[in-house]
Amino acid sequence: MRTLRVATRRSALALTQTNHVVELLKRVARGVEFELVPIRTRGDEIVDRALSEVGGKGLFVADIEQAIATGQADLAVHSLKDVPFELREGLTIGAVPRREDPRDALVSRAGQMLVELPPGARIGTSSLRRQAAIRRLRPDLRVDTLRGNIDTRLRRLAEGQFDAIVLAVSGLHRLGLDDKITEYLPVHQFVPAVGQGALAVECRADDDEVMRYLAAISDPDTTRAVEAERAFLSRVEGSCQVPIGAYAERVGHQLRLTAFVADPSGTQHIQVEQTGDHPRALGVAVADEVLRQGADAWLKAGQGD
Ligand SMILES: NCc1[nH]cc(CCC(=O)O)c1CC(=O)O
Repeated sequence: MRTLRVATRRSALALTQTNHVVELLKRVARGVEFELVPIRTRGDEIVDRALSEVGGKGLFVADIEQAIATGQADLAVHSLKDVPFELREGLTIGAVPRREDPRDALVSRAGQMLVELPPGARIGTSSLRRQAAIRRLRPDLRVDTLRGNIDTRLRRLAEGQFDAIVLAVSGLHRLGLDDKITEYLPVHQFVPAVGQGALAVECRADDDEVMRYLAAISDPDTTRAVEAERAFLSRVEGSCQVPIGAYAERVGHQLRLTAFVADPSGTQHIQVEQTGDHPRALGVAVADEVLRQGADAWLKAGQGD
């Protein structure tokens, strides 16, 4: 009986996500043993600068991909929003399990909602998308850079460096930190990052056994939704320097895609919502509409959250 090796980053979030997927896999791969292979990635080393400045979120993924490609590991679990469009040659996303809550959360020190924060209050986030969403609703607030893992961010809030911070509901939920959340920010105001709340399980494309187990834990609705979101992102080719988000969900038998793009300074934005049957065609149609409305002037190459 085979033992499957699962590459994982060491952060608490990466470990809970990996363990969650291993539990799903144990139900469909009876008798198979799983062994974690902890890996330190370049993305984990950089905590003092915005990822958009240093080469993007792909830094979290590249070193993990190396481990799978060389056979040091057989699979790995990523936050889907960190996974670049182009995977390493020979690797594939074998599973997209059911998505967690895709929304952003406001965590404020004194329990105020976004509308209740006093003018000039300091908000921590390094995501250009979140900065633009804040600016759209509360241009009077001060937004400052905040990076690091979830614990680090919550600590810096508690220490008083910020009045509030914005992070993904899914990360907090996976760490059992839901009680920290002050406000669940609605998706039409904070359009989530492409793939936010979803996981991607990557493996070698020619590993038939692993591919079979992964197919069995994949969620069709989530897979279709992130296909539309990623098709949108790929078509607009948004750069790290441009605020961008897209969120799709099933509505009856169709898919509804909402996309958001702002200019690099986050002062102007375009938001488009369309419904369709085919995920990729929908993503492309929404991208073309966003570009037609003027986003093409803001965009050049990559992505950023
Ligand atoms: N930006 C980093 C990142 N990558 C994945 C998550 C967790 C959210 C998810 O599962 O999509 C986070 C933290 C955050 O955005 O607050």
